[in-house]
Amino acid sequence: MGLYTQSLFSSFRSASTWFEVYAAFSTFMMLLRAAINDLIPHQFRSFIVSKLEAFLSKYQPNNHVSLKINQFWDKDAGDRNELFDAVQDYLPTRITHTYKSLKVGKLPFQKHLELEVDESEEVVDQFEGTKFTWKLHEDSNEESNKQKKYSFELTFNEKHREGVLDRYIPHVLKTYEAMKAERRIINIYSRMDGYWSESELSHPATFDSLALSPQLKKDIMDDLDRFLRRKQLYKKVGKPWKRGYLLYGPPGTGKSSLIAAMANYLKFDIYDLELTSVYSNSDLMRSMKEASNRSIVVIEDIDCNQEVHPRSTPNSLSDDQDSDSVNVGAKVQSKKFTLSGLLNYMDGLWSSGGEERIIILTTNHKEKIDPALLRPGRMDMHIHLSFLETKAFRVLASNYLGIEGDHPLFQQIDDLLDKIQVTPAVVAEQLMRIEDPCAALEALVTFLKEMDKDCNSES
Ligand SMILES: Nc1ncnc2c1ncn2[C@@H]1O[C@H](COP(=O)(O)OP(=O)(O)OP(=O)(O)O)[C@@H](O)[C@H]1O
Repeated sequence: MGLYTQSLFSSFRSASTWFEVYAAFSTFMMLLRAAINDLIPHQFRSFIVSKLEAFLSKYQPNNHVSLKINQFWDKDAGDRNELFDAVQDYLPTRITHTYKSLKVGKLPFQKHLELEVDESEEVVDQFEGTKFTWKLHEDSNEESNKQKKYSFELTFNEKHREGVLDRYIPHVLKTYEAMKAERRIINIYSRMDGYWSESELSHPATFDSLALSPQLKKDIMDDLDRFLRRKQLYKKVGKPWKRGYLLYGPPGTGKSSLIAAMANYLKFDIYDLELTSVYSNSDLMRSMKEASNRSIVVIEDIDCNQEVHPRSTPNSLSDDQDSDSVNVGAKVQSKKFTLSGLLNYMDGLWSSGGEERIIILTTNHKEKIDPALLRPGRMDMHIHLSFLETKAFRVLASNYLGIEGDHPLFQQIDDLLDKIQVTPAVVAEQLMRIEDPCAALEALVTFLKEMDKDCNSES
């Protein structure tokens, strides 16, 4: 009995000793962790962990597989591998602050810094919780005078084999396409001597910078979005995938600015077609056919062309009257372009080859245009751009003077805008004159009051 009690007592004692040892060890570990956290910087700790991981991975079974993405698909034919280009653009977006070596530059036509993965750098990407490691290699080239060729090596755990081709690579390609669309340069083409001549669209207008009623802006943007989404519907109902907009209103109300905003929003090129430069229906057809998909064909001031006047007006030509003559400089040229030619184009008879086309006609005088041109289906949306309204004025105040929110002079300006008709162009011009926001608004009030007085004295 005595022996039993003694052994029980000693086993209790040994349990409590173990407990004490455990408690002491835990406390020591906590103190050590706190000391490490305090004394060793985070980056140094990550470095040690990564080195340790790399060291241990050598002794783990090698279950990693890799894909090689060459710059050129076929070494000799020289076909460029688009996937290589996609990876090259995609990877810099995945570089974190842990990089050790990066290629950085600023190209003349770009606003931002250009980053490129360097050969010595390994980029680790995470997608759907999986780790993908990328490395750039220079492929050995026996003939040293030939251009250098590169490849990317993608390494991942073999259990993700399927996901790589089904989801990860498509994700890289999709991101690349979106980046390309984002930085796409928009061109404007004008017709010269029977050819389209190209230049970069530098008009900075966007829907944000347009002084239009918020509802009108929303309606236009919704309509554009709907148009882009509906490829299948257009196909199903047998209509060419096109949309026509008529922009009408007094000069200086933002018709050209709206066209630029639409092009910048959709990333579509603009084809600016001067009807005076078109001499026949076949020339019109050729011009339109040469315009690329995803483009906006613009015919400005459509009312200035005799062909599109209502057929009841004395000077107009009927659409079956096929010829006329126009003065071009000193030369008189035979003109065979007709209204029916334009209508045929609008109806998509000639242009059914092109897709995602937008046609915009602008006019300062809607009433002067032949109704045939305005029929639904030809011009899907008629957009009236009018004199400046109070809500639209806020956009100009923000753009030109940096005034966000309210200002004590706004009420006075709103009252004046309700009474008089002034275009956004005229007000924008006034706001440009003075830098100080308060002084600029005061000058605008004086200007609008003058206009109001003139209107009253005239009436
Ligand atoms: N709605 C607007 N929003 C912002 N700025 C505008 C607007 N309307 C006009 N402007 C300003 O006035 C200038 C002239 O406008 P724009 O050329 O777009 O007018 P328009 O209606 O096309 O004129 P026109 O019929 O004479 O060609 C623009 O560069 C822009 O600075």
